[in-house]
Amino acid sequence: MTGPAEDTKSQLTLLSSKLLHQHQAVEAALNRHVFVWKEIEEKSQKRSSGISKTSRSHIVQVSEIVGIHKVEDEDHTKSKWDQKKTLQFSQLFPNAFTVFYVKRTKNHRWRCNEATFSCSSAELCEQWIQVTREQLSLLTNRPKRLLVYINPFGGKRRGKRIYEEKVAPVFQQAGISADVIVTERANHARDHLTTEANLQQYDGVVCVGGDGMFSEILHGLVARTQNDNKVDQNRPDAELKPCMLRIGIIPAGSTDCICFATVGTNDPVTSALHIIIGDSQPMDVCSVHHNDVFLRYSVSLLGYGFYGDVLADSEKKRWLGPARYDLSGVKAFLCHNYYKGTVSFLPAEDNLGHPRDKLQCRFGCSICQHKQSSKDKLRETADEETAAEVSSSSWKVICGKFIAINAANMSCACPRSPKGLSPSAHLADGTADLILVRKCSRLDFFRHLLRHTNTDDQFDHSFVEVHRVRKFHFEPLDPQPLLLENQSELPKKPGFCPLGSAQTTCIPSAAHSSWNCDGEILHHAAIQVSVHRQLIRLFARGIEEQQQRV
Ligand SMILES: Nc1ncnc2c1ncn2[C@@H]1O[C@H](COP(=O)(O)OP(=O)(O)OP(=O)(O)O)[C@@H](O)[C@H]1O
Ligand SMILES: CCCCCCCCCCCCC/C=C/[C@@H](O)[C@H](CO)NC(=O)CCCCC
Ligand SMILES: [Ca+2]
Repeated sequence: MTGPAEDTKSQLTLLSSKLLHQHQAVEAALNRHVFVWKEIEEKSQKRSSGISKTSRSHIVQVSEIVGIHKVEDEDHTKSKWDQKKTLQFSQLFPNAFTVFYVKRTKNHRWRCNEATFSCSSAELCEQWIQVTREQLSLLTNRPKRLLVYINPFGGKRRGKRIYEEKVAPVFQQAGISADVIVTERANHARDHLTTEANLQQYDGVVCVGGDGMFSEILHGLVARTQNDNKVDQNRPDAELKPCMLRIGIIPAGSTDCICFATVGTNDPVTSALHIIIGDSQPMDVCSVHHNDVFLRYSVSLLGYGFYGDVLADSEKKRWLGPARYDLSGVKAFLCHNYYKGTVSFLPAEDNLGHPRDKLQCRFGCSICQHKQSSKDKLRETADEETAAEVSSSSWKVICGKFIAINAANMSCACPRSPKGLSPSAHLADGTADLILVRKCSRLDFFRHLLRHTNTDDQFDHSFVEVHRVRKFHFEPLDPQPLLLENQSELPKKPGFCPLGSAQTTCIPSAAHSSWNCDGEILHHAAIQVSVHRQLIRLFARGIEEQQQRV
């Protein structure tokens, strides 16, 4: 908290002068927090009209200034027409500077706005630029040097163009330097991060691609951090070390669920601006083990049954691009498979809310800021047998026939489902929402799915239950044939496993589905999952409640 002396200091005007903006005289001022300009009403004007107009003032938070440049130095990535205009302007007004800043537009989208001011002298112009840059340099959360990985084949294969045309120019305006690697194969980025990259020279890692590409960065960074700290990822009870570098996501994939659920939109320029201003959003990560073998990490969806089947089928249709999920979704829906198994879970404490409480995770979320007590920590580290001794609420066990078992570590909002799989799930509370969809009729399942696209409550069905959990285990009813150790990437299964399917089009295989782990297939049905609170941080801030307009 800042005291009164500090408050006064931060409000001290650093610079104030009469400038010209859009052929209108303005009074501009800068303090540590804001840059303000106000139109000056000329006395003669006031007298002649007889009415006193309210003069408009504009406020820009210093933390949302992207950069400030002398007009003639402005970037050369502008169109020929804009460059010509800039030249003409700088000939007319030689002592002018432009401030680039964040402007909020519709649906959580941000744009880089600009305002040009001309000064009475070259010295004054230099002073404005220098003092503003000094203030920006005090914002230590801003990245200066980034490592960027581009997947040229993600989504609609536009990753490279999106970066070059929409992101690189704004990074340049902000004075950010970036080392860019265009990936040449799957897992290129993951392997480079795990073993090769010299991470000390960077302030963050950026991925240009979809959820799969993000997953590569996540695995590379988390593995690197655990290796450096001698933490064994294979131990399901290991206390993982948080990653120091933040991750930025420039969306260029098919679902872009992680970007959408942490920023509120999947728009490359918005993401670039969140990176530039150095936003920071902590995020939970689920570790997935099969016995004592580490399989994968997940930040969005771990889905068995319906979403596992959709993914397994969609992988064969990659050439279709984002539309593959729609086709495979319809197919999985028609197959209407269910799977037998046992789910056991450690419920989260009551003070962390409930998946149906309608308290959505938003910018500055109080639930995510809640500190875990030592009792809660003890309870979390206890295993199934000893848990009962340390807490009244302990592991719960549910056996049944399930159409879908979904663990949502965050809302999983995406353009297909703007409120997501679990609208009230939190990004950084150390829990996941475990959704169990029991065997039901096709019509009922359709009603449930449909509710993901409208405002109705998708949990308000007798065949659906939802729990907020810290850990869970799944065991399929029929034991799976023994798999070799570390076989997280086995050859693809031939098709769905229609235990209860009436469709002859579904290819019969075993009684198991596979897990959809953030869009990657896991071939072990029996898994153990733990949520690791705030293991990573993104260049994001969560979804803003109200659109503030400048
Ligand atoms: N150069 C490359 N060649 C082939 N595959 C790659 C390459 N670089 C990355 N990949 C892989 O491509 C997969 C899909 O990429 P990405 O996530 O960017 O797009 P997507 O699948 O269309 O989007 P989403 O994951 O949002 O559905 C990732 O799992 C990643 O490992
Ligand atoms: C009658 C209309 C019914 C419409 C129902 C729509 C329900 C949509 C819920 C979407 C949930 C997305 C969860 C995100 C999962 C990502 O980690 C993963 C990787 O990108 N995407 C998929 O597996 C892709 C999964 C795509 C599922 C369709
Ligand atoms: Ca969570």
